Amino acid sequence: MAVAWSEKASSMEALSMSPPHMSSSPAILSQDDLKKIAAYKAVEFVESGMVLGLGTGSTSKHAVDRIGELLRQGKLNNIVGIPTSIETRERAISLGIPLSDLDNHPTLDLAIDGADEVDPYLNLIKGRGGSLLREKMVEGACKKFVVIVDESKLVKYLGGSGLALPVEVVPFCWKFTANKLQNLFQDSGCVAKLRNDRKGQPFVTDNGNYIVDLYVKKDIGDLQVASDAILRITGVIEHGMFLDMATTVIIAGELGITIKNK
Ligand SMILES: O=C(CO)[C@H](O)[C@H](O)COP(=O)(O)O
Repeated sequence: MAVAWSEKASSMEALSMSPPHMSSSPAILSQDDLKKIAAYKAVEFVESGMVLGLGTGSTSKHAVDRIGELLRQGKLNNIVGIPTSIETRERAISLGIPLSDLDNHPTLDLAIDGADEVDPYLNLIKGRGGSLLREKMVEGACKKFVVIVDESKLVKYLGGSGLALPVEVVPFCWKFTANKLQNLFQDSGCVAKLRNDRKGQPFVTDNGNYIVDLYVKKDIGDLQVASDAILRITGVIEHGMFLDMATTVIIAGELGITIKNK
């Protein structure tokens, strides 16, 4: 379903501006504007009393901020947030969003999160922010999982953007695990690289693990087969393919919002 700019008050609220076609000069929307528009649209699905999965990344940050704002304004009540990272937990606390965890709330009503890639079947790659394990645990426990992206995240096949498929691995002998991963996808020209932080040190996840990024030159074939094969490697904790998990994807683009439902 495509939604034109003019019909969507929430999009305008996200940007505090007129729709592009109504202004005298054409508005140029930044990628962050589009992320914000998608996030605000997703928050329209939130109802008082819900247990909510709070995603991680620059797109879901807008959704978390919006939820905080609506709580402050009294337009939402009795929300319980389940954060998918330490960063999101800290932001939610600063916004006054009441928090809990999966131990206390094993079933969530709704989760909202960004993605790095979305394929035509609504399969995702997530985790370039490094939070894939907690994201998969939380988003796998929700009744509805709404993914928010700008249109640059759409790909023909997972891995198709030229960016990586992240895999969380135990630090112990990570090279051994990285080699096994690279060999698994050698037919797709896979190169496995340890992710480093800004200081050039291994990036450490919230769970104390490393991330091996897999770069492929072509499609890795059957995604479920690939997923099972990755998870069978001892030393692998989880990967960033989110297969058949998204129930809705909200895509913000220059021409408006598109909503795809499973
Ligand atoms: O999976 C994620 C973090 O682990 C993010 O949702 C994903 O990387 C998208 O990030 P952004 O919204 O900043 O583009």
